[in-house]
Amino acid sequence: MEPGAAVTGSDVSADGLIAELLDMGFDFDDITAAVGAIGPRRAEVLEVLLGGPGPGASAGQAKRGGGAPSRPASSTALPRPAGKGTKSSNPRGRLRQSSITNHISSAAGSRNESGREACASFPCSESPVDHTVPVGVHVCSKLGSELQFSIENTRTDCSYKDKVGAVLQKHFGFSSLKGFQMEVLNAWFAHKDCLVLAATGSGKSLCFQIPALLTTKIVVVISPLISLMHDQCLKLAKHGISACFLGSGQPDSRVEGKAMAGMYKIVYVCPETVLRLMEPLKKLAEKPGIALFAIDEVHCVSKWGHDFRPDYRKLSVLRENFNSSKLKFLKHDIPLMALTATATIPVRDDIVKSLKMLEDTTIVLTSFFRSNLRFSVKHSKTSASSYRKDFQELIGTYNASRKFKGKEQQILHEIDPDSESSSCDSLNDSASDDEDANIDSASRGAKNAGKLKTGMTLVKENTENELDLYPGVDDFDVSCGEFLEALQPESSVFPAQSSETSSSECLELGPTIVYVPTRKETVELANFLCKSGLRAAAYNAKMPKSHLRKVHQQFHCNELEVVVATIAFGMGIDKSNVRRIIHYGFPQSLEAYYQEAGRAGRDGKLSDCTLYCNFLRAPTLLPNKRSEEQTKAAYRMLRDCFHYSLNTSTCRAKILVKYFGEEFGPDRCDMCDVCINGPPQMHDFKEEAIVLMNVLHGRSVSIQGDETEDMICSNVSHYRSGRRRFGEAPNFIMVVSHIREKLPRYAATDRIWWQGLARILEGMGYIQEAAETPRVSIQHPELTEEGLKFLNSRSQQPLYAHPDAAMLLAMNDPRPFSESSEWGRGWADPAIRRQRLAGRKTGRRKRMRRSGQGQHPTGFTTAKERLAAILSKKRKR
Ligand SMILES: Nc1ncnc2c1ncn2[C@@H]1O[C@H](COP(=O)(O)OP(=O)(O)OP(=O)(O)O)[C@@H](O)[C@H]1O
Ligand SMILES: [Mg+2]
Repeated sequence: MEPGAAVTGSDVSADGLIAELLDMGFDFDDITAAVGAIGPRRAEVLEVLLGGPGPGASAGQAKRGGGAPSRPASSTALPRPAGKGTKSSNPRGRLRQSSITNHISSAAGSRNESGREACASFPCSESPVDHTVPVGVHVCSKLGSELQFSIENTRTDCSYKDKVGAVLQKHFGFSSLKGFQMEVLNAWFAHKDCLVLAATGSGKSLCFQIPALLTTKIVVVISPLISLMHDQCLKLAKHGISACFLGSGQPDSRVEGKAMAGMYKIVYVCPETVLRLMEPLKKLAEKPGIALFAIDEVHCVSKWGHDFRPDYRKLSVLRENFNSSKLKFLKHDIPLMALTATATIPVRDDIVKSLKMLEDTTIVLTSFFRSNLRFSVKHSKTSASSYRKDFQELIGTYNASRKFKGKEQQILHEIDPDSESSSCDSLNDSASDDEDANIDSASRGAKNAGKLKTGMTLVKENTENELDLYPGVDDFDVSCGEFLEALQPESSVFPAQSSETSSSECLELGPTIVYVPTRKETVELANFLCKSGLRAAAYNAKMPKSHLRKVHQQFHCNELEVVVATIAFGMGIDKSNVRRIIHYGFPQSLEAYYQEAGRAGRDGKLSDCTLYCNFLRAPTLLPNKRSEEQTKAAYRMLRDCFHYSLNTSTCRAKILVKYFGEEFGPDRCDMCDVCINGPPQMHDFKEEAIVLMNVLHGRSVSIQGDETEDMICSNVSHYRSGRRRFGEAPNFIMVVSHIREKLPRYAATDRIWWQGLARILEGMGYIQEAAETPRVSIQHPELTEEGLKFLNSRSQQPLYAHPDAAMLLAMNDPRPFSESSEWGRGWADPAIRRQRLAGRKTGRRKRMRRSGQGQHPTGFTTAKERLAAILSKKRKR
């Protein structure tokens, strides 16, 4: 059979058939025995190899009886087809379990040891169960913000339940489906489109994997990353389910033809490939049929989401083309199943609309609350100078565990002479060059990064203050998945926990992921941790693939204690025992934060999610390429993150789940830092609020509330309530300076504190941002109608509120920005500031005069003169 030819199911030559079946992973001896007994009839041979009846059965048994060669440890016995229960296990249909090295080498176009090109596909383990169940189930809810969900599960079809239970037990080893998984399956049985919103790690994949095992039809899964598809295919192979992925990462050109001929139960594709394969998919829909289209990580559809992929939007073609009015052979529209863990209400609406999902789409919404995640936020400069303080505890924990085990600390990454050099190798080099574990400046970090062995590209790109984008679909072969955990469990650096230490209060030892915003920081922090004795590695998109692969592999095998990564270390990480997720610096959105934090504790055990960030500096890092609309959305998302970090009074879990539109039942998690520490004492902010709002309104007041129009600052005198053109609104810095200047009692107050008050008033709806594109912190405040009403009411009521985290910092340390010098402290006083600024100007002029630099090289002294000269030159031209 020619490579690339589609498999049609007709008879083929014996050699071709043997080659094809070998590629599918069947044992050579079993194949030759079956082909010898039956002849080169593909369908029958396949049936025999898959455990069906026929002459091949005896052939296979005979062969085995004759002493089949022993199989590698990674081989997986084929499960028996349903309903064909025999006591002995299937003797013939052994799979060659794909090893990760096969897949990696195949990705690189290399050959495996047997000389055949490794095939990134995963053969089917059983004949599908033909099952068509009449269904009258209605698990429905309205779309959009009035989301409702009927938990009434009316299905009483025992055989259906039994079949699901049998498949679940047989392939996955689980005793029962989770409630939401059952709801999703019910919707699928009812031929309905379904939007599944369930927490990270809750088991969404099973919702589309089970249907593949209940029918003879194929499940097509659309996924955003090849590494994610790859990871899932490996897991399915492990569970004895045939799957493959298609697209640019697929090294074997024949797989696509086989997939379109229905040879794999589950076919993973990226959106681009779906668009290209519309015609073959229509044929597949006719025979053997498509059970459903699952669109995983469906938040990528929405522009309002945190990880927008334009090609996802084009997936509306699925609903437009695969319906019973377009394809006459269909009895029902092929159901769409869209799944995500992070979709706010606007994102959900956008998904349903963009994908043109049906009116009666079922929405299955589970709680986003993860009861085993302990959230906390800590103030930090998040620079190299604070590493020692912030990571002291983490370093102590890992080092203590090793001491306890009597192991010596070791340098971590052995250099593989054959592989591309990696940053970790170099990190170790740096570590041995310099025994001092302290890194206290960015320049030092850059210097260490400069020692990396990996050549200029890596050095330059990894030391830039650049953000990583979410990985593109071509991000192939870096993910290994949990599959590897099973391969090398003995290599774990984490001591086994005794049952006494695994109480809900005690955090077990397990791997940590530290997310940092920039590539440069991945290298710097990993370097620091390595030097402090931890098994740590850096991970960012610009590092060599071989290094990234190694990090994935070591992480999944529990050889690494800490991975310091950008967002590139992302979707598809389904590792059960991650105990800590640390964000060192602000994430780009709360959606991203929750998804990243959700990689902790997937085994249900207590895990920590800690955000270190600078309360005094609003986050500013935005992705490079963005439209105006995206800039606005990016600032809004950063602002939500900033407010989350500054919150001192509401349970963190509550804020997070509320962000996704969920009303949090218990009101508090009793685990996060806010629940544990309790809120700070409330303050009556009325006096300061009136001062601030009066200035915004264009008048100043004394503390008692008497208006003194003569105190009006000329800069803000024109300012009246109501929306106005950007530029007319006063700058917040100006407003605070004005207050400090005019009211001596506020002369030494900090702007950070006033910004906190502005956030409180904004939250109450009394002030708002006047600029078209609101930044993270309010910059051009203006009064709202509500604010004006409050101001005019001259109410005697106090205005109590909890100070936020930045205000508390400013109150506890009255000079958070001005360092410790007297000189710095003096800047808070407007009189001293004016004096100093005046001194600066005259000093500069004097110096220029003395050195004869009074004139610009062009001969003009002022910028205005220079500009006039340039304009006249242009005019002459
Ligand atoms: N019914 C079940 N009983 C027990 N464990 C389950 C069940 N369903 C799924 N799981 C397990 O839950 C884990 C997470 O599953 P999965 O990867 O599907 O999560 P997910 O919801 O897709 O997460 P993410 O949003 O991060 O992609 C897997 O290890 C899976 O084996
Ligand atoms: Mg998933």
